[in-house]
Amino acid sequence: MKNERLVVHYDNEPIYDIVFRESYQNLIDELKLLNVQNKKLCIVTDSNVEKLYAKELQELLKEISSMVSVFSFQAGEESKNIATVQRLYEHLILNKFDRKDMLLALGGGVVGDLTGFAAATYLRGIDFVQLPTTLLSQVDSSIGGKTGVDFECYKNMVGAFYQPKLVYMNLSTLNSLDDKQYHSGIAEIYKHGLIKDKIFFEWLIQNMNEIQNRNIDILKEMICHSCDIKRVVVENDPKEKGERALLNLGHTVGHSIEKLTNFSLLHGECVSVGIVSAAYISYKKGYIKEEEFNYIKSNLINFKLPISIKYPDLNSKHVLETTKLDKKMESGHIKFVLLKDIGNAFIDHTITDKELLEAINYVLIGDNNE
Ligand SMILES: NC(=O)c1ccc[n+]([C@@H]2O[C@H](COP(=O)([O-])OP(=O)(O)OC[C@H]3O[C@@H](n4cnc5c(N)ncnc54)[C@H](O)[C@@H]3O)[C@@H](O)[C@H]2O)c1
Ligand SMILES: O=C(O)C(=O)C[C@@H](O)[C@H](O)[C@H](O)COP(=O)(O)O
Ligand SMILES: [Zn+2]
Repeated sequence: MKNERLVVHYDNEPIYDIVFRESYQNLIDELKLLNVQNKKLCIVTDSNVEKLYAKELQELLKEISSMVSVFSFQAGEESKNIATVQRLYEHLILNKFDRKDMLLALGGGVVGDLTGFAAATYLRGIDFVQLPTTLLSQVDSSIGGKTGVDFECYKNMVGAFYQPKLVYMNLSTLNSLDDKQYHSGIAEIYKHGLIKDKIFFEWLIQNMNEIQNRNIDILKEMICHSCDIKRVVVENDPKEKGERALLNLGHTVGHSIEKLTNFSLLHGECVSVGIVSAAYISYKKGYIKEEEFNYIKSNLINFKLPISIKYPDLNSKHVLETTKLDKKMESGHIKFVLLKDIGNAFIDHTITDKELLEAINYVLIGDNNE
């Protein structure tokens, strides 16, 4: 691995480190650098990750704090809501957490987004660190400070930009991750290549077998490179005033599908279908060639990701309407990410309902459409 660490800067100031390791051995030293000794620490995690890693972490943290508690909630996107945040606030109040104390988000993107939001809002802000344990959270959600929860299944409707003090990933946690979750993470990596880095995109395809077999050296290279693509984008535009919206490739349609299927598909799977809809419009509008469109689709399939969806009662008009209730609207126009080329995305404000409907129809299988 070329780097064991990346540093995220805002306004040329280093804000937090992203550390890549294969155990939690160095975590205590990293936390000491943040002066957490004798602060109260709360490990926030979900029911699956708690069983796997919370005990080990809690034992380790006793070296620097005598007050380490665990707050755990039912695993799954269904828990990413304000009710779970409220229970976390209650836990913090009962355990007398003050503004100098710290939360540690141990888990996937659900844990990270929710913990970050609680940290941003509890006592108007306490420190938190990200300890991502899924591929998706390691390459994407732990970086950049987008925190939040869903509201009545509308994705990430309530949230804050709030930066962690540290992102520490123990890559060995991926050993317990199942293939479906692993492939979901690949979708965001694929997205990073598509929007910013054609060479990396080709590298992913060339190394597909090693990636599928989770060859550790390839995995490290892939994770580190993907984090670096996201790092550059969020440094340039921390609060999504411009370029950062490129990270939303595939999310316009993706988020609607996620909501309308009641979270029965994984986030990365919905992003994959959403990428196909965006690539379809890019092709139809003459930006990418048909061969490129097919290449994008066939490699999603090779990475075991869906390129279309069949779901009872899901129709394209409904997906379109839901899309307009997401956060992608600007003065009545949908902000849509398209591809000029593989590795070169741009933000378009001119997509018509007709074009979007056609793209949604393209990815919906079945006879639910009028
Ligand atoms: N903030 C951002 O920038 C950003 C970026 C991308 C996605 N997201 C959000 O992230 C969420 C998706 O994250 P996710 O894919 O990590 O889902 P997740 O957090 O639900 O984790 C997926 C599943 O894997 C389990 N798990 C976690 N780590 C494990 C491990 N090491 N071994 C075995 N099982 C493990 C979890 O318990 C869960 O059941 C969505 O809510 C999405 O909106 C946020
Ligand atoms: O970090 C970002 O910016 C992203 O858009 C990354 C996405 O992969 C992620 O799913 C994000 O949560 C979507 O943000 P939203 O603002 O569209 O909800
Ligand atoms: Zn995403």
